[in-house]
Amino acid sequence: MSSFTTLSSSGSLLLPPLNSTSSTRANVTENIAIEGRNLSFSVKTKQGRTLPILEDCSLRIPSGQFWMLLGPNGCGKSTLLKVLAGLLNPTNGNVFVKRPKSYVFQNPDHQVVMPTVEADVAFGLGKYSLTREEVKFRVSKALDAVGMLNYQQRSTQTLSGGQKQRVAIAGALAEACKVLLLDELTTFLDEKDQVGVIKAVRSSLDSSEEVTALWVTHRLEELKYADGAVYMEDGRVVMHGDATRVMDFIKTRQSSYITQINS
Ligand SMILES: Nc1ncnc2c1ncn2[C@@H]1O[C@H](COP(=O)(O)OP(=O)(O)OP(=O)(O)O)[C@@H](O)[C@H]1O
Repeated sequence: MSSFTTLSSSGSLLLPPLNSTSSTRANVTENIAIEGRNLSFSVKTKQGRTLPILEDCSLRIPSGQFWMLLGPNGCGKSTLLKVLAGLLNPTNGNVFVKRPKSYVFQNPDHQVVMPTVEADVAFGLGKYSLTREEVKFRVSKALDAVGMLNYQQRSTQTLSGGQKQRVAIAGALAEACKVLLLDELTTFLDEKDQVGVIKAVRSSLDSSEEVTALWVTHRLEELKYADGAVYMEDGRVVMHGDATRVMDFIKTRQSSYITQINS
């Protein structure tokens, strides 16, 4: 697995500069599913002040990998994900995300809207001219990937939170989305469901090299399921690359805070 981080003189981990010649750029983006370059995002307060939320965030995620976006509460994870999803326009910087892409909401009730599981997963396919058989095939395959094949006829109202999230992910897979942007899906789930949903994403990626997922979380223990990670603090990407290295980095950071507090 590739790692993109280098150590700066200040000790922080930075992205290497990207070559801007068009031929090299084409090679770089070939296997990159998600890329943000120098992204900033700010809002205007009621007093007319500019409030920066993201500052100069850069990240690159290779195709076919499962990455996590971590950081303390309020550091800007959801905002960065929404910028990558195209739901928010960056104030500065550039975004490249392979298409089709899908943003899966934190609260599955915002996304799972149809009466049955089968109808919900098929919902997004309405815009393509597919035969009934093709729709059935895609729905079954997507539900199988998230471990919900036996729930096709179930009423969505009777599903648990974790099952609804899997149905929402299946909807994106059925549309052959190349990129899944998943916003803190485990927030409303118990521990068993949390791991179930993570494993469902993992196995859906493993069954197709084409799908890339970026998963927002603040749970460090979820990193063991990831190929890579992006760590943010105060609206900035502090580090990104191999998941084990990011985990070690965060642990060192946390223990140095604890030492400071105790000294
Ligand atoms: N529209 C907005 N107006 C004002 N402040 C905002 C707006 N959107 C986000 N913020 C602020 O920007 C910061 C980052 O918010 P964001 O939701 O992206 O953080 P997060 O890392 O996802 O947080 P959490 O882990 O708590 O969900 C927070 O301080 C939030 O209050």
